[in-house]
Amino acid sequence: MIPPREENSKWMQLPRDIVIGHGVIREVKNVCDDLKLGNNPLIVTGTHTKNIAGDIVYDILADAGVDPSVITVESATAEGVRRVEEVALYNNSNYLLGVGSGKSIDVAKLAATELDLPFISVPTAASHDGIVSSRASIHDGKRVTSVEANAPMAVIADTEVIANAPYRLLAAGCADIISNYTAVSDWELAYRLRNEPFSEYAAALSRMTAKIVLDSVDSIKPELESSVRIVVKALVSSGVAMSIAASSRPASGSEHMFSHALDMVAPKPALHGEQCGVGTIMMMYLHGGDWERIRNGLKKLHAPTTAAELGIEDKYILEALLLAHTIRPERYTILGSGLTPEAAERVAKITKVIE
Ligand SMILES: NC(=O)C1=CN([C@@H]2O[C@H](COP(=O)(O)OP(=O)(O)OC[C@H]3O[C@@H](n4cnc5c(N)ncnc54)[C@H](OP(=O)(O)O)[C@@H]3O)[C@@H](O)[C@H]2O)C=CC1
Ligand SMILES: O=C(CO)COP(=O)(O)O
Ligand SMILES: [Zn+2]
Repeated sequence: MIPPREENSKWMQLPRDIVIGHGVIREVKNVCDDLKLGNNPLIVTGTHTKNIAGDIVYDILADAGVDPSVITVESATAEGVRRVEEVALYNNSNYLLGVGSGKSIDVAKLAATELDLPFISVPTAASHDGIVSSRASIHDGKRVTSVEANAPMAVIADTEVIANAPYRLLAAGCADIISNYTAVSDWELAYRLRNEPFSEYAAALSRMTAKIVLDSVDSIKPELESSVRIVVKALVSSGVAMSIAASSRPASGSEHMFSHALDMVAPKPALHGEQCGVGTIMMMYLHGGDWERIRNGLKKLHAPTTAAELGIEDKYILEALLLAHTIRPERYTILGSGLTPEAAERVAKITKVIE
C-alpha cells in the first residue's frame, strides 16, 4: 500500500535490507529468507541483463528449492507492467524481483505495487537513483510519467556485476546524483517563493550526496569496483533523501524537467542521467551558481556536457528548454513560467551545450 499523505504526519518508506558488495548477488536467497518472503517469486529482467544476472538469480533460488518464474521486459510501458501483473497472478507469485537496469526495476516495482506484493531491486547498473526509490517511470511512446510506487523491500547491488556494465551507465549515475545540486536549489526556491513543504534533512542529505560524488570524480574510473561502491552508496543515499521527503523533490528539479522534455522531443534520447547532467549545467547557470564546476566534473567523468555528446541536435535542446517548465507545472523551479526563446538560446550557448 502506498502511504497516505496526511498533513502533519509523515510516512517514509525505506528498504529494510540494503546489501552492497562484491558477489552479493549470491545472497539473494538469504535476503528473501530474512524478509520471510514466500516460495514463489517472479524475476523481471531485461533482454541483455537476463544472461548477466537474471539467470544467476534464477539458479540460486531454484537450487535452494524455490520455484521462480521469469519474464523478460523490453521497455518500461504500461503494457509491460500489465503483462508482468498477468504472469504474476497466473503463477501465484508472492514477490517480485527486478533484476537489471532501470526499465526492468521500474516495471517490477510498479507491478508489485499494484499487486500489493513485496519487491526486491537487483540492479545490474548504477545508472540512476531509481534503483532504490519509491518512484517508477513509465513511457507511453510520447512522454515519460513518474508515478509513485512502493520502495523496494531490499536492494542487492553486486559491485562485481555493476563494474562489468558499460562505463557509460556508471557515468550517467554520477550525473544523476550531481543533478541533486540544482534540484535542491529549485526546492529551496519553491519553499521561499511558494511556501512549498521543505525538508531540511532531505535537502541536506541530497546536497551532501552530490558533493561526495563531485569531490570524487578523479577516483571514479571504468571497471573499478571501488568506483562502483562510491556511486551505489550515493544512489542509495539519494533514494533515502527522496524517501524522507516522500517526493522526488530532493533529486529532481528543473534539470530533470529538461531531461523529461528531451525524452518527449528528441528522436533518440540519451540516458536519463546523461540528460540530467547536461540540464544541471544549464540550470546551475540560471541559478547563478558555479556551472563550470559541474561541467568540469562531468567532463572528468567522461559524461556528456554538450548536445553533440548526447547525440542530440541543438534544436531539440532548445525545444526541451522551452517545454521543460510545462512538464510538472506544480513543481516550481528556476524555470518559473518558462524561458523566452532568446533566453533559452543564451543559456545553452553560454554553457557551451550548443554551439
Ligand atoms: N524510478 C525512477 O525513479 C527512475 C526511473 N528512470 C527510468 O529508468 C530507465 C532508464 O534506466 P537506465 O538504467 O538508465 O537505462 P535502461 O533501463 O534503458 O538500460 C540501458 C541498457 O543497459 C543495459 N544494461 C544494464 N545493465 C547492464 C550490464 N550490467 N551489462 C550490459 N548491459 C547492461 C540494459 O539491458 P536490458 O535491455 O537487459 O535492460 C539496457 O539495454 C528509463 O525508463 C527511465 O525513465 C530514470 C530515473 C529515475
Ligand atoms: O530521476 C529521478 C531522481 O533522480 C526521479 O525523478 P522524477 O520524479 O522526475 O522521475
Ligand atoms: Zn534522475
